[in-house]
Amino acid sequence: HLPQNHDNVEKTEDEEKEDRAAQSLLNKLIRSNLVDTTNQVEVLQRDPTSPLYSVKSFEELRLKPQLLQGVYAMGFNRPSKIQENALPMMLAEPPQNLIAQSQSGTGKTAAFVLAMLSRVEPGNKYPQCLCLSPTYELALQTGKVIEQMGKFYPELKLAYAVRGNKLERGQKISEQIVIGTPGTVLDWCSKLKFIDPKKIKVFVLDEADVMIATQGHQDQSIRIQRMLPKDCQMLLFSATFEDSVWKFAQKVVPDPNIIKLKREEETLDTIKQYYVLCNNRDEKFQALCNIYGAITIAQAMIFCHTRKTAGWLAAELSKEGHQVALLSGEMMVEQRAAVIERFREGKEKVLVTTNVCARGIDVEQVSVVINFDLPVDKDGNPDNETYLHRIGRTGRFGKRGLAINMVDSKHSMNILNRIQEHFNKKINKLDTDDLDEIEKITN
Ligand SMILES: Nc1ncnc2c1ncn2[C@@H]1O[C@H](COP(=O)(O)OP(=O)(O)OP(=O)(O)O)[C@@H](O)[C@H]1O
Repeated sequence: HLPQNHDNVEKTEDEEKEDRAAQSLLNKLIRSNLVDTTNQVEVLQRDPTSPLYSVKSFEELRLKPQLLQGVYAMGFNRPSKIQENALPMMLAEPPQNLIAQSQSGTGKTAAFVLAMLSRVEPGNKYPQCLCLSPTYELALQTGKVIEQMGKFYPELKLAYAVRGNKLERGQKISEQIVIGTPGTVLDWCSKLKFIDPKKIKVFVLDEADVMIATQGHQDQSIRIQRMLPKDCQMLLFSATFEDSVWKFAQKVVPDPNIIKLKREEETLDTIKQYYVLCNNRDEKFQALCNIYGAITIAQAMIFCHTRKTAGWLAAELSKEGHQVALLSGEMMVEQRAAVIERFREGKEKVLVTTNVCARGIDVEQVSVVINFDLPVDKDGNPDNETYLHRIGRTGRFGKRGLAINMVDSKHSMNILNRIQEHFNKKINKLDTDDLDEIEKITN
């Protein structure tokens, strides 16, 4: 039979890059609280002989009262893991530079917003803090945090340096904080002279890993940085730290302190893994129905290789009376966030999604994950990382989970075998025609 992946055409590099920004935005939109971690923060101080400060409360930071009020109004009780170390460093006198890396949801944005707000002098009507974001949408998200945290500073204003935000020539910006994308910020600082870069006290480069994925952003960011005064505080944040990010970070942030927080390791130890042998898509669907008929599944996520399969499966499951949510690539990020939110709230019991759409998304794991198609990379090799991220659990929240893989050809059996070998974990065969056997898997 024909592989059903004709709508999974290879993505252009630009699309891949847009994806990264979209994934990052999606994670922000669906995140309502901190990611918990048991890992230790690694700190590398510029001056290893200076004492290392860490705070357990926001009071210890001696913030301006309006700012402390802003922090509490956001519902923060104490600094997050990364904030414990990052905040005293960022608020120290004289200002110190910082490069910080930790996964999405660990409190980076809140940390640098706090740093900007504590250095800004709202009485001075010119830009003093400059923050670069990879896209307009991401800039808006950061802007919202600034507005929330700074809400007890009535005179504090925010300007967005993004495409389409046209000012009159010769105008000067009076807003104290500017947040924007590199191209527009560069224009505003140089050609158009809306901003005097020499007056910037804090420079933030957010989402460095997403940033450098876009052509031109790296150069533009460096050119902006070169215009800033020597004593300007430079801060760079990234969710990941591959070599390219690190090289870029060192160009943008001289003499940095460095803070890293490792991602919580995921494991397959508490997961029961099965595979079901089928001959085609219809048999996979039948197997799925049999499983649903035999055991009670509170909520499941089902992953398909293509949009077409995902759409088809969602429709078939609906016909069977399931409440199904569909997450698909053509949806806008905001729509996707809304779908995930509804699923989280339990309004739908099954979430069908494509591999691509779900990649990199930190959805709190549900107890049953079904790989209707196994995850493969664009060369057709097993995508072990995705497999692990999808069904793995972090030790801390080690609830037991169930993963069922649908296998429908020699090729996919081969992929499955390679996944087993990679993790050195056996995936048991499940006969879905045998209801007793299915029932046993929940014991
Ligand atoms: N100290 C804190 N206490 C409680 N909640 C916090 C604290 N710091 C941040 N948060 C909340 O946790 C969530 C994640 O924080 P934040 O956005 O700063 O993380 P991040 O590392 O920048 O992740 P992302 O890049 O996805 O935005 C947000 O909803 C934020 O309001």
